[in-house]
Amino acid sequence: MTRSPHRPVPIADHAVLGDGETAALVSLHGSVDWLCLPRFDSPACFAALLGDERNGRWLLTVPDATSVTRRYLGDTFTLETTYVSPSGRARVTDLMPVSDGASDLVRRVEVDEGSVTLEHEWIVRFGYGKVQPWVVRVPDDGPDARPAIRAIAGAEALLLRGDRLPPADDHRHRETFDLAAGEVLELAVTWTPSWAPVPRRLDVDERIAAAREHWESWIDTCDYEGPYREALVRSLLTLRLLTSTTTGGIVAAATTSLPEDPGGERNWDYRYCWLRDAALTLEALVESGYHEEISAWREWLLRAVAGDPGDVQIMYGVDGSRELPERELDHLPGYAGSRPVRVGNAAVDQMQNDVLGEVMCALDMARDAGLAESDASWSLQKHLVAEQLERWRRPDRGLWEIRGPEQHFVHSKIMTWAAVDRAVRAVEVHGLDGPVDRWRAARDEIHADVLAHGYDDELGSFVQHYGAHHTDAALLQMLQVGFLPADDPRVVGTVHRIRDELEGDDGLVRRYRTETGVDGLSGSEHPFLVCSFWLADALARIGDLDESRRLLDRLMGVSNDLGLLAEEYDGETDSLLGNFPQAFSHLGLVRAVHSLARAEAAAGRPS
Ligand SMILES: OC[C@H]1O[C@H](O[C@H]2O[C@H](CO)[C@@H](O)[C@H](O)[C@H]2O)[C@H](O)[C@@H](O)[C@@H]1O
Repeated sequence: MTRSPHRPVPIADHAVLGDGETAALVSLHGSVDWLCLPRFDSPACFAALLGDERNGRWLLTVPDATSVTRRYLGDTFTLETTYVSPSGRARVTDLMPVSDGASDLVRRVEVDEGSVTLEHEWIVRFGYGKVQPWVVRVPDDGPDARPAIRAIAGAEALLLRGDRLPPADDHRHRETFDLAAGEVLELAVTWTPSWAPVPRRLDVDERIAAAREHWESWIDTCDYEGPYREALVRSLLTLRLLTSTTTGGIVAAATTSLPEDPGGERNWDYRYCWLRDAALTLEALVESGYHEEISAWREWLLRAVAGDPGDVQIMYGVDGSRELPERELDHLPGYAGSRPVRVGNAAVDQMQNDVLGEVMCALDMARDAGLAESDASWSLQKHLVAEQLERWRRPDRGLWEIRGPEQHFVHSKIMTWAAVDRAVRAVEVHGLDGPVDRWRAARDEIHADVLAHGYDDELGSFVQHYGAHHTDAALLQMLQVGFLPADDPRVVGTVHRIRDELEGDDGLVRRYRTETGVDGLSGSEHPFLVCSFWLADALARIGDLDESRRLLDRLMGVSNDLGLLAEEYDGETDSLLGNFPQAFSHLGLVRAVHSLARAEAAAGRPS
């Protein structure tokens, strides 16, 4: 099926809902355009985001609205959208109830003034928008025995219940009708395996109250008081939303194939657990007062990487599964025509030598926060360090997962240094056992190697890879891991060089210069938000507090009206790009806010 790309809804116009196992994207005009059930990495049953309504969506809107505003109710993911039309005003409340083993999405319309015209359309297409299900009216349970609509295909079924159900119309269900002040319409969909019995009905009020209790009691643990608190809280909530309650796995984002370069090929599937992204997420959580999360993730990690340390992957499925073969979905035209649409991720087989550094730093932070090592967890870390010492001299694909030839990435070597440094620290500070003399010697050797081959005197900066004459924003992480003191001229020079080389007119930072061809991909990309947050973090650490604050102020203006961030931002069109919402961007925000607050407090500046 070849289709010309339609004008897509801006990525930033979407809100996210979540139940602790998966997430839905709802557009400003009330269309559920993306929903994978029952897990983040399951196939989507509404995939209009990467195509159009023919790929499935659930629309509930006021078509003649003259104004649409929305907010989350308090610190939750319960979305309230208010529509004002010439004839009245209505509120739509959307939420995914906290998972109790089932997967539901609930919508309620309340008319506050006059009457409104509502458009309701339910188009289910299983298998990422491809499979048209068999749709039938079935008798529901309960005393009033109202009917429900059941869409069924292969292994999956979706049930729509409600006060009023739309009639079938050309392989969709839709109707337009009026609702008057005081009237309420409640709708719910529930996913089940197709062989399972018809699921229980939901009490919508109870579910809204339970969601509020769930999210607000979780955010109560946040102990940060200071500048940018509201943005930090929404970022923490988003990181929690991207974490599976059942498995402890943390996904990099809720979507696949939202483009970094609209119309281009840089479209990837992020609905998996990268050890790197997850470890950095945990650091952000621990820094904000969350300690239990790291214990659940450590258990996930132990299960996922169990086996031969040589077989450790850089990413896994939500449940720790290893097979994530990358394939292209030819039936989807892609967001704004950005093809291919990919599911699975070939980066799973790459060697990326930075990953253990991120994992060891997060586990080190957890130990400092009081999480005791079990025999299994420390023994695993020792084996992983031993494996890393076998491979650190080899070139790799680096944290940006390049698809061009492997390189000796300086960031990967620095993170290897950090991995060994944290192992030494575990012995010296926490009294754990290990070959500490060997580790100390290896740590010194890696440090010397990086200084000898990774620093360019002429540039006054560390470089992207051995032999390169350009830099890379990933190097900013050297301040977070303490590779050199923050006031070392080589560090300060690198921060300034990255700013000069990678900052655009929009004041935000790219990962690296794509024109070097290092990534082996065509096209270009836009500022990468985590890199911009890393620069704000680094500026705070080297004492440029005003510049750090200016950059953070700028970055706060980039999030959407609900405080959500995608992976990248295009200043020319003022649009968020890439997968959404993305953990990397949100964890970058949390860490940068903490860094600046710490630096300002140390400098005796009032917040
Ligand atoms: O840019 C090419 C690569 O882009 C993706 O990787 C990026 O996202 C990952 C998840 O957030 C992150 O860990 C990585 O550092 C980023 O570069 C994509 O997943 C890769 O397959 C692709 O090669």
